[in-house]
Amino acid sequence: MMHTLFADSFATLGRLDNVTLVMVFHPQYLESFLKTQHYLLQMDGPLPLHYRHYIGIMAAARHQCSYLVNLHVNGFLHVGGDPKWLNGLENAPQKLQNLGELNKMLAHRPWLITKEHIEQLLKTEENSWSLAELIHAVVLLTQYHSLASFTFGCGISPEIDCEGGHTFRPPSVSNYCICDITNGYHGVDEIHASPTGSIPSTESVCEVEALMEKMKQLQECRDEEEASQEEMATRFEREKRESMFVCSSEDEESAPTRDVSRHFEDTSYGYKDFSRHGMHVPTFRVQDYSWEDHGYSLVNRLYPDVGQLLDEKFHIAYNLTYNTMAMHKDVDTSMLRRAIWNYIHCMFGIRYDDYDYGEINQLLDRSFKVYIKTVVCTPEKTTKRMYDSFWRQFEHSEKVHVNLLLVEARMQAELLYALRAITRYMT
Ligand SMILES: CC(C)C[C@H](N)C(=O)O
Repeated sequence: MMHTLFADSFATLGRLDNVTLVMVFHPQYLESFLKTQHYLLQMDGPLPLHYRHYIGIMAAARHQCSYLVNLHVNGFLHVGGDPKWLNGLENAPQKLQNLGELNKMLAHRPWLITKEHIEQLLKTEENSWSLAELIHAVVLLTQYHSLASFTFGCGISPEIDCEGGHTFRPPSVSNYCICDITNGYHGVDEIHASPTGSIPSTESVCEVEALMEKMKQLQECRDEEEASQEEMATRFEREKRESMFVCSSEDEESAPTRDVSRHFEDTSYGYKDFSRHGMHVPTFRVQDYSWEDHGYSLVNRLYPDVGQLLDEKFHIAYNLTYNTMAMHKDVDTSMLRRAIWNYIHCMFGIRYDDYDYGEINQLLDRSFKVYIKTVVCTPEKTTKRMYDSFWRQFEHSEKVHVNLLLVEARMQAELLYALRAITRYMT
């Protein structure tokens, strides 16, 4: 399986990129990921090819993800895109510029997207988007925001032909090779100790066993007491509020400004601003609008097959398990994986009525929450220290597995908000 995956990936991209090399820990997921990516970028679809890469660049630039920006700068030039557009969004056609606002909101505050935003894109006299084009764009934007999370979350380093990668750079792309050190994995900004880094190592030895014990306890008392509806709602609101204040000490430093974003976006608009001011995230109830019942069919109607592909990818990520916990075998980890998924949705204000959010606090400790929140909301701030601080006994592949959950939960959350706004516009 691995062999054909590598071969397919190589045939599509002309290379084996570092994302593929990391994802192959989980071949089943990788296959679905590559299929979706191929469909979105190469197959027949509403948007022209160079637009697709350009939208990928716009999305990745929101998180200053030079790794992905570079990849799609190459892709963009390869399909004949105009190099001038790469000097900044203001050099691209008005139609793409109009997408800038949605890009920002989706990346940082998707709950603010309303049907008026959708209307503005669809109803402008000139340069208007068709519904099908808009869906294509929204899927690309969310896919690349999430992939930026994966890139930083796993500490993926620049490709061999980019700065910070290895030796050579083809002259044709050197002007646009705006790759700098893509993330905090190079040791430079690792000097600042975070409070979570000070847990004595003796504690981490039984970390896994302690976690498994908690899972068992929760499983047992689940059957016993059932909390009231109000109590369940309160637990959700509490977790949502608390998630806003989860941040690492490293958060306080301002991130160095990087070339990539200068070209594309004002960096002032980020998740950070809202969390600082403790802005209220409204609650989005999954019974009212869910991927399965609403989002999926809307996407499929306007951009056939893509709903299907995304649905498959979500399912694989959500259900993937090897029944292991570090060195332990035959463990049912569904409770833990569900807590991770729901925690991410909780940060986006998305609530499942039947879920007891009290479980999250039992299962996810602080350093893990810091990591999750950083990777999902401000991926560019992820550091190796954060990566090392959580789940110390777990395998590297399990941390990549965690990233698959983060990536897909984030993508689905963004999609839910965008698609709900589109549905509201249409009805
Ligand atoms: C993310 C991890 C808790 C996944 C676990 N190793 C499993 O196979 O289910």
